[in-house]
Amino acid sequence: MNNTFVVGLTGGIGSGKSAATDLFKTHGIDVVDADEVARDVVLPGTTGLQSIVERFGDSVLLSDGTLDRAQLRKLVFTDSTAKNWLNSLLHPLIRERMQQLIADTSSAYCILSVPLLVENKLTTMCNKVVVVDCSESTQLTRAVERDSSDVETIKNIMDAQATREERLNAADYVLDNNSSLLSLEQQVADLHHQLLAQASNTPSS
Ligand SMILES: CC(C)(COP(=O)(O)OP(=O)(O)OC[C@H]1O[C@@H](n2cnc3c(N)ncnc32)[C@H](O)[C@@H]1O)[C@@H](O)C(=O)NCCC(=O)NCCS
Ligand SMILES: Nc1ncnc2c1ncn2[C@@H]1O[C@H](COP(=O)(O)OP(=O)(O)OP(=O)(O)O)[C@@H](O)[C@H]1O
Repeated sequence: MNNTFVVGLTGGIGSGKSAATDLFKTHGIDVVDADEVARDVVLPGTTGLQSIVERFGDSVLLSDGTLDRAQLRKLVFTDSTAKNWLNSLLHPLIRERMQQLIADTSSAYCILSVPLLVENKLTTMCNKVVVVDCSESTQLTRAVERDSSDVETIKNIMDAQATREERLNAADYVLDNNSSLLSLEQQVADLHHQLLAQASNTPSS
């Protein structure tokens, strides 16, 4: 039986999920990150990578045999059939691996960071849901800068995700990441204490 108190954390591309989870880690909290899991399930030798190569051909591989993620990003976010195919291949694999990793955590609660938490109804895996929120224009600016990506690609990814409103409707707590990283740090410290209290007040099942 798994008694871990799971705090789902989500937000759109570039909203600041990684910035927030890095801060939770400084409080000793274990983090299970769907983006990291998504990388693990397509490492060389996995059935995940094999299926992707069968579908898209060798052009999605780099010369060292690893997945060319930039190439696949371009492919799937300009073709919704390809994106849906990739999602149905990877999401069950990602979900299964996340469940194993949650069971291995040992902190007072764990953070489950998933960009598509609301879209894929993974809120059912969580005791509480935290949304990292900022304006869409800030998301766009930060994501373009971080990924050295073009505006069009990031807009396509944002269009493939839930709206800001849909995510906020699922939130028990909101981290406002419109301003400085210092402000985020203070909000995370405050929320951490609230979540510690919540986790210790929740009876084990
Ligand atoms: C298409 C891929 C190879 C591009 O890789 P890349 O390294 O460029 O991006 P990365 O994985 O770091 O994702 C960056 C961000 O894009 C967004 N994103 C990624 N996949 C998706 C998706 N299928 N739908 C909507 N948004 C997505 C998320 O906000 C994510 O944080 C990769 O994103 C992928 O394998 N996506 C499918 C798996 C998935 O849904 N991952 C999201 C976590 S469940
Ligand atoms: N409050 C902030 N002020 C300035 N820059 C920030 C702030 N929060 C995050 N950033 C920067 O914005 C970029 C996006 O943040 P981050 O990578 O944490 O987003 P994310 O939600 O994890 O994105 P993705 O969905 O793509 O994984 C990063 O370069 C990060 O350093």
